[in-house]
Amino acid sequence: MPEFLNLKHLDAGYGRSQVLFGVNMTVPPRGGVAVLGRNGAGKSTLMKAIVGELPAWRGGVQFNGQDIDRRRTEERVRAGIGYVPQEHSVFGRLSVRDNLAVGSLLHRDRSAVDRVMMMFPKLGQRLDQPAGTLSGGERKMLAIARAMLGNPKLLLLDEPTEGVWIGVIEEITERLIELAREIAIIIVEQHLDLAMRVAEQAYVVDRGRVALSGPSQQLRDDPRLLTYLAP
Ligand SMILES: Nc1ncnc2c1ncn2[C@@H]1O[C@H](COP(=O)(O)OP(=O)(O)OP(=O)(O)O)[C@@H](O)[C@H]1O
Repeated sequence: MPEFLNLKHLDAGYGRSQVLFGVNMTVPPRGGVAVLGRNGAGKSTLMKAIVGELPAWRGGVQFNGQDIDRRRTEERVRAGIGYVPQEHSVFGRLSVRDNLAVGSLLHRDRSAVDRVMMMFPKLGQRLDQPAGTLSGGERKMLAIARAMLGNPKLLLLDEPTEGVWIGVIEEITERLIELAREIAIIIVEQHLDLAMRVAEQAYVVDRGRVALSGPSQQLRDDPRLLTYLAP
């Protein structure tokens, strides 16, 4: 499959502290790509660099045939990149309905609201509930639903099952597997099995560098994998 997102020798960090070192990554137009690595390895930083919350210090970000590394986050979102951050991904005081309305106003696509309701019917039963009172799993569903309202062609998910009850993890995983048949997904995930179900390709990040990459099934059997994931 052709390259859809292409990171070339990407360096990024905070202030003077460099976190990502020469990251190369390619993502096809459909399917899942997992980003694995221990705490603090740089996975969230990588997501922020792709969506433009953090400027690249050096290197390039190409998306859908265009150089986007100098573009602002809003422009990258408009170009088709959806982002579900690890934290603070919904407005706690606003109802589920209003959280979704913010998304649909931004993107002016009402049919997309119906589509995300079909994706997560549980949200439809809680439209008037403040998002801050949802369970961890429901909040994650809402965050994914909001990102989907922009009709992204590439969805970045930073630990979509963190703190979520096992039964709901399964529901979210099923939806992500379905989604990955249509669009590209990059998933940062601590649950290895889940990541491997959603993603055919995986990248293992260690101290800001890509330490291993390849087909998920192959990486799963690689004895080096556990050394990079061990705390
Ligand atoms: N806003 C920030 N300012 C300064 N340093 C930061 C900031 N955010 C993250 N870092 C540092 O960057 C490094 C990588 O953090 P990052 O959040 O990307 O790791 P991660 O792999 O996503 O970890 P986790 O699995 O714990 O979420 C860490 O050393 C972290 O302390």
